[in-house]
Formats: sequence, structure tokens, C-alpha cells
Amino acid sequence: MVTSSAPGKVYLFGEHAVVYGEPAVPCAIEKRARVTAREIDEGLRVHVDDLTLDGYTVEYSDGDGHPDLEVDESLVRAGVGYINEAVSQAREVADRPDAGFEIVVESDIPLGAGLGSSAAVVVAAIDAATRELGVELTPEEIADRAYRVEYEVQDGQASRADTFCSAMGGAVRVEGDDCRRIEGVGTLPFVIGYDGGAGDTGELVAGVRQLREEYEFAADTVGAIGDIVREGESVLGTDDYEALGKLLNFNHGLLAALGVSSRSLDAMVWAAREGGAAGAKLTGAGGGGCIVALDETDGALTALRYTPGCEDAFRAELDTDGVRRE
Ligand SMILES: Nc1ncnc2c1ncn2[C@@H]1O[C@H](COP(=O)(O)OP(=O)(O)OP(=O)(O)O)[C@@H](O)[C@H]1O
Ligand SMILES: C[C@@](O)(CCO)CC(=O)[O-]
Repeated sequence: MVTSSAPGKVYLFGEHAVVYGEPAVPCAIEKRARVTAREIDEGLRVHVDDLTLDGYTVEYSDGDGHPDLEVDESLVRAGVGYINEAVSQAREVADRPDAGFEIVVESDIPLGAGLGSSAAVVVAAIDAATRELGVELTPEEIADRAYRVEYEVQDGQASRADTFCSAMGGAVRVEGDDCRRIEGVGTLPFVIGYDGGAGDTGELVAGVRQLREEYEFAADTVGAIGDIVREGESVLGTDDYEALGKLLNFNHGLLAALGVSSRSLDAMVWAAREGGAAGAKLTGAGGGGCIVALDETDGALTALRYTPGCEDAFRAELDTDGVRRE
């Protein structure tokens, strides 16, 4: 039996624009998904705890119905898809097409909220299942296999950013197929606000695509996000949180212009800024979910906790570890 874990992430800069070949900088955070894999005679049994924040448990096997009636069927179907594909990757890598698995998934990362829950689950699952079959992949190989899973399950709507960041840990830079770790970043005082909701990544990406096709200035806006990322890279590692924060604020404004913010995300961004954060922006696909702020003091955290619509607020340090065996 092998247990592996992998971190979630926030985008310091560049979500959405990364879909059009601009660079992005996601950062791994100390919130993890843990997956345990045990080889069994045949088939696939999966136990999922915390599929929603309310902590339902779902159990299913190949071909079975889904006996848990309390969890939304589409959520279960999507969850099944990620695990099935991750297990297929492990079977292929080990050249064991018929290997059976019992898989247990536990995760601290809210779903569809911009913190990369699916990537963390897939990365941890591939690592645990391959090790259980006696094969050890490098983090880069796991990142590549996990990207193929996300690409498959999300119908081609996936960049390499989430999976590469989760596998490698730390701050990373992704531009098309070019993925690398950014060394020497030091600490980043992330504060996260969560509105309890989620966004539909596919729909939000499609909305930006449409705007980009309709208006040249929307295409320019996407390009300007790329400029912010390039500027941000030169500030990373200097501990100049004020300069970084200003760029976070600018990035949020452009994402809002592209229509991917929401009332509750904007409210949390403003609460964090007024609480003293150096800057704040939505993270991930948007529409609902999480914002990320930079704040060394407790000001933004306290302000978020008193903000109507903010369900949870917490600190999440940069996690320099990527996928690891527990
Ligand atoms: N603990 C878990 N157990 C099983 N499946 C999970 C778990 N966490 C996430 N998933 C799967 O990942 C899906 C969410 O992935 P999605 O890509 O929509 O959002 P995200 O990765 O959380 O956020 P974002 O891509 O905006 O950063 C869930 O609907 C579920 O299918
Ligand atoms: C919106 C997006 O840029 C980030 C979602 O986490 C989509 C992607 O890169 O796959």
C-alpha cells in the first residue's frame, strides 16, 4: 500500500492568458490531496472522502451504480473520470493493463474553487498507483502524465500549469509546453479567501475566447496580462511585496474586464486590500471560489473573516514540496 500527496496552487499571475500562450506563474500551497493505492486482484474500488467540503463519502467500483445518494451525480461522474484516467496511466507505465486497485482519496482542497483540486488528486493518484506497481516516475514524468489526464477529462480545456505546479511544488513558470521551476522565490505571505462557491472552468474559458474574437481590445487585454507576468517575474524573489501586490491588483482588474470575476470575489479582493494586503486578485478560472492576497500581517485575514460572502479565510504558505510519498 502506498500513500502519496500533492499540493494545490494559487495563480500569482496569468490564469486565462496562459490558454493563449502567455506565461503564467502558479505557486504550490500547503493544502494537499492525499491518495492511497493498494493493488487488488482485479477492477477498481475508489473511496472518496471530502468530495464536497461537507465531507460526504462516496464509494464506487467499476460498473457499479453510485450508492451514495447525497452527492451530486455529475460531481461523482467527474471524480470517477479523473481517478479512472490516472489509474490507466499507471497501468500503462507499469505495463500491467489488468492491475486491480483500491484507491482512497482525501483532500484539503475545495473543489472547482481555483486551488487546483483536480490536478492535485491526479498527480497524487498517478504517483501512488505507479509506486504500488513498483515503478518510480520523476516529478516531470508525473506532471506530463497528469496533464494528459486533465486534457482527456476536460475535453482538451487544460493548460500544463496546474499539473506541473502540483508535481514540482514551489513557484513555477508555464508558457505553452515550456514549464520550469522558478528558484530563489523565498516566502510569499499568501492569504486566501473562499466564498464557498465554484466556477465552471469550461464556460469561463469559452467566455474569454468569445470576447477575444469579438474585440481586438479584449485580445490586447489578454496580452497585457502577459506583460504583467513578465514584469512580475523580475520582482519575484526581491521580497518587494508592495511591487508584487500592485501587479496582483492590476491583474485582477484585467481579469474582471474579461468577465471572469464575480460580486463575491470582488468583495473579498476589496476587503483584503482594505485590511492592508499589498495586493489581491482572484485565482484560477474565477466565477466564484477563491481570491489570493499578499499580506505579512493579520489585517487581510481579519478583514476577510468579517466579510459577508467569505465562507473561509486562511493563510497558505508557498509549498516548496511537490508530489511526495507520505
Ligand atoms: N477530493 C477529491 N476527490 C475526488 N475528486 C476530486 C477531489 N477533488 C477534486 N476532484 C475532482 O476535481 C474536480 C474539480 O476540478 P476543476 O478542474 O473543475 O477545479 P479545480 O481544479 O478545483 O480548480 P481550478 O482548475 O479552477 O484551479 C471535481 O469536480 C472532482 O471531479
Ligand atoms: C483558467 C485557466 O487558465 C486556469 C484554471 O485553473 C485554465 C487553464 O489554464 O487550463
